[in-house]
Amino acid sequence: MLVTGKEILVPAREGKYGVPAFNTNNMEITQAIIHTAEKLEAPVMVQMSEGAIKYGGQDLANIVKDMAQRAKIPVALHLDHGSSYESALKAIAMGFTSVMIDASHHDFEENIRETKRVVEAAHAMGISVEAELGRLGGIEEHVIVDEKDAFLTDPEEAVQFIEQTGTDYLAIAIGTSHGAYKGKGRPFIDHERIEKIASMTTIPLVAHGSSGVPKEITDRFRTAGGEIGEAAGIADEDLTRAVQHGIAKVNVDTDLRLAASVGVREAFMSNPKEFDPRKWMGPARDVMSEIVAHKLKVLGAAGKASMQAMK
Ligand SMILES: O=C(CO)COP(=O)(O)O
Ligand SMILES: O=C[C@H](O)COP(=O)(O)O
Ligand SMILES: [Zn+2]
Ligand SMILES: [Zn+2]
Repeated sequence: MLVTGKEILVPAREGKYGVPAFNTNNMEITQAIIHTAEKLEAPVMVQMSEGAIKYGGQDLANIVKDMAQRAKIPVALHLDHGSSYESALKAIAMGFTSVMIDASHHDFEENIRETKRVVEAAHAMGISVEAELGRLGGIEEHVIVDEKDAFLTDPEEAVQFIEQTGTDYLAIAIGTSHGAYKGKGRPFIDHERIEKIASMTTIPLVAHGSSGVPKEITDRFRTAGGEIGEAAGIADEDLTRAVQHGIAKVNVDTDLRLAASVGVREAFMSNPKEFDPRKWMGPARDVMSEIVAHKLKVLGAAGKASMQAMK
């Protein structure tokens, strides 16, 4: 069933488990996410970036919505890193049930103003909102943050921000970063910061940049002819600990990108004569499904769908 983000994330924060939010860009990615979550009886979030909207538009949004409506688990369709009020409203008009307004690159007051506008409009239509406070290292689609300029979320500011904006969940900067090369020269996750922020707030907290970049996948990528440098991601233990302390939404894109590329590369390597798209998109979907299953188990979302549906 298609539900709002709040319906999925509030029980997750209360129940101390995490729900992964996977980025999608096509049918096979969406199937890997939703069908695997169904198999494991887990709630799940499917998110589209503004880039995904540019790429797949209403066609892709409809694929997600239709698959979600027919699924026996709660699924939310979420806008990832919405860059403006207009972008958030456009996503709502397209049928999204959850939107992110990422005004974290503005100063504190401007972030509050922009977030509040989106919250008021979205809530009037029954749609949930994610906002972001603090800055992640690495590359975001709309802003390149130098590692030294990245700053972690201040707990007191988080409390003020939540009170003043009414956001439903909040992305906090806790040491993770987007992409396949995470956490150079410092510990990945500031667990004490998560605990502090969680102890002062009640809404679900969101971790961006949470791909694991598993060695097994990067090894397979290289063996199949891919080139990748010293890639690193967030350890499973860090995620398990983070969700016990208040992180309820865990964003994952890079792992599915790597998995899809491994599936395609291996398929072409083992059969260079192949040109039936199903013979290389299918394997990509299979490798992505393994990643989705792993994350659902690590975060404790597996088996939680029925409890959510009863609420
Ligand atoms: O945060 C993300 C999307 O918003 C994705 O993070 P990764 O690059 O770690 O997959
Ligand atoms: O955080 C960003 C996501 O990984 C989406 O990336 P994208 O803008 O290339 O679709
Ligand atoms: Zn951001
Ligand atoms: Zn992100």
